[in-house]
This record gives sequence, C-alpha cells and structure tokens, in this order.
Amino acid sequence: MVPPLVLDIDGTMTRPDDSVDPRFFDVLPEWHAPVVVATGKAFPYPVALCHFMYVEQNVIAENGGIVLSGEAVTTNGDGEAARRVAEKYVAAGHDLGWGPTDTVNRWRETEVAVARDQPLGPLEELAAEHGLEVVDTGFAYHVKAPEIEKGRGLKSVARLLDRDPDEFVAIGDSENDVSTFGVAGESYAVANADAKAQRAADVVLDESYSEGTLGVLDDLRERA
Ligand SMILES: O=C(O)COP(=O)(O)O
Ligand SMILES: [Mg+2]
Repeated sequence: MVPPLVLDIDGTMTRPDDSVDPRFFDVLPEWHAPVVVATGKAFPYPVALCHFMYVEQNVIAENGGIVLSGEAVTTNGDGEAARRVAEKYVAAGHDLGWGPTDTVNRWRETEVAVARDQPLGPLEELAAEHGLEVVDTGFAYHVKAPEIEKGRGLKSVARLLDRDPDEFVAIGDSENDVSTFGVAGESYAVANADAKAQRAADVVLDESYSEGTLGVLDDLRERA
C-alpha cells in the first residue's frame, strides 16, 4: 500500500512559474491512500484545488488555522490579533501589498498575509507586540499565532482519518512546513526549499518544485 501524503502547495506542487503541475491531476486521484493538502493559503484555495483535482477534501489551510476532513471543519483562532497588526502596519504608512482587491486576505480567517516586497522589520515588531510571529513562506509573510502550525493540523486530520500521523509522508519547501516534517513519519524537502525546511527534512531532494515531489511519489509507488 502507498502511504498517506501531506503535500504543501506553493513551491512543492507548483512549477517554477507558480502554476500547479498538471500531472498531479492524474496522479493524486489514483493515489490509494489519503492525500492532505497543507498550505499557507486561505481556506478556499486548497478546497478548490481538491475539488478540481477530484480528490477528497483533506485540507490544512492558513498554516493550520483551518482544518477540513470529511464533514469536520475546525477553525483555530479568530485572526483578531493579526488583523490588529495589519491595521497598525497600514496606519504606520505601509501596505499589505496585494492591491485593492486583495484576494490573498479576502477569505482569510485566522491570520494575515503580507506581500514580501513590503518591509519586514516593522511587521515583525508589531507582531511581537501582539504575541504573534511572522513566517516567511517564500511567497508571503504570514502574521500568525505561534502555536498554530501545519503540523498541529496534520495531527487533527490524521485523527479524523483514523491514521497515525507517523504513517504520513510529507513534502514541502519552506519554514511553514517544518512542523509538518516533525509530525509526519517521513519528510522530503524539494531542492528549492529554504534552509529551515532543508534542515528539518529527512531527505533533501536533488530535484526542485513539482519535479522533485512527483519523483518522490514515483518512488513511493515503486516501494509499495
Ligand atoms: O501561501 C503561501 O505563502 C505559501 O503557501 P504554501 O504553504 O502552499 O507553500
Ligand atoms: Mg510552500
């Protein structure tokens, strides 16, 4: 049997141009074990990705802020403190950096994301004043409660799926995947992963982005 998977999206299921590799649309519906999509993105993004890949909606969104498996949705935290940080950041003359529509934060419930071309120092200061931290995923700065992590989300999804977290194989690319790597039984960082993810992973792959991830899936299938 193939093992259950926990897959990060950005940098892991994507190609260097940020598009999701279309090969996952064939590989994942045929994966004969649960697939959990674990992302820093707001809840609707991974739900839509699962929907359009036609796989079960096992989702860890907002870095563990929201978890969905089967009929159970769990929200960890209300994002109130993160929104206060964002307000103060904007009041200090900065910008969240996503333009007037801001679809990055529009449906975000438990944290706030800031574009990486905005100043990090003042954001970290405000976050610390509110007991929060800033996590850099390589795609955005996430202002979040330190205790909310993808790894904690994996524990609750595993429970709902009646699996041991240790059975999961995790693949990721950045510091928001470190907690997942700590909970899963086996972990891989793609070659484009940041230093923290590389240090935390059991294996650092030679191949980058979706190429690395699909290579692991091939190996796991062969092993099964
Ligand atoms: O939304 C981000 O900043 C990163 O998303 P990811 O966790 O799927 O890589
Ligand atoms: Mg990522």
